[in-house]
Amino acid sequence: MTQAASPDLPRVVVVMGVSSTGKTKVGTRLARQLGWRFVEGDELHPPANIEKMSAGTPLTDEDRWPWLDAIVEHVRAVLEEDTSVVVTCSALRRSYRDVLRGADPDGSVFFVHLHGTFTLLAERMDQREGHFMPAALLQSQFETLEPLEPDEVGALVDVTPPVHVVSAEAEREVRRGGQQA
Ligand SMILES: Nc1ncnc2c1ncn2[C@@H]1O[C@H](COP(=O)(O)OP(=O)(O)OP(=O)(O)O)[C@@H](O)[C@H]1O
Ligand SMILES: O=C(O)[C@H](O)[C@@H](O)[C@H](O)[C@H](O)CO
Repeated sequence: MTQAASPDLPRVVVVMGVSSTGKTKVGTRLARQLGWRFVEGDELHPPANIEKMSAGTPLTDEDRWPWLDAIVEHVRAVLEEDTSVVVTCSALRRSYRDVLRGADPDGSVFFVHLHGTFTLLAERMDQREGHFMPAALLQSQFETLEPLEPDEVGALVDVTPPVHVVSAEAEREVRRGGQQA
């Protein structure tokens, strides 16, 4: 059951971070906690992007623009149903987040940046089964990552603890309004 948008909260939360930080796990849980709709950003990749990543080649900006546009379009359609949205997207660069901020016409987009060490995430990637993303791409994900800048509304959340602790922390940050620096 999804709830109507609340005037005190953002309408869109983007759960971002490099591969294997738990965007899907934490995002689904966070959406449930808030009673919002969940959108899996990976499902909106053009098939060519999935093929490329599966073959071990990092995506380029040109690969990512149509994907980001598809996410924006999808989220906007969901918002029209008068519900708020938690969406997953690596959102590695500032310029990608500038596109994603367009998902809410009122500009109310909050970023939860999940972060963990390379060693921890490589271990989680190795243990994960049935996912298209090879562990070899983790290095390029870290190289591409541009953390949230002070003027971006959002919060950094450590993914070392168990998922339920991470999602509780994410919810606290969303309700608190994040850094809003
Ligand atoms: N806080 C956590 N503690 C322990 N394991 C976790 C945690 N978060 C995620 N995992 C595990 O790490 C793996 C990656 O999680 P998940 O698929 O949610 O990440 P993701 O960021 O969505 O990945 P990708 O971007 O590659 O799709 C999964 O096997 C998941 O069970
Ligand atoms: O921006 C990117 O390089 C990619 O989109 C990846 O981050 C994947 O979407 C995802 O995280 C798969 O594991």
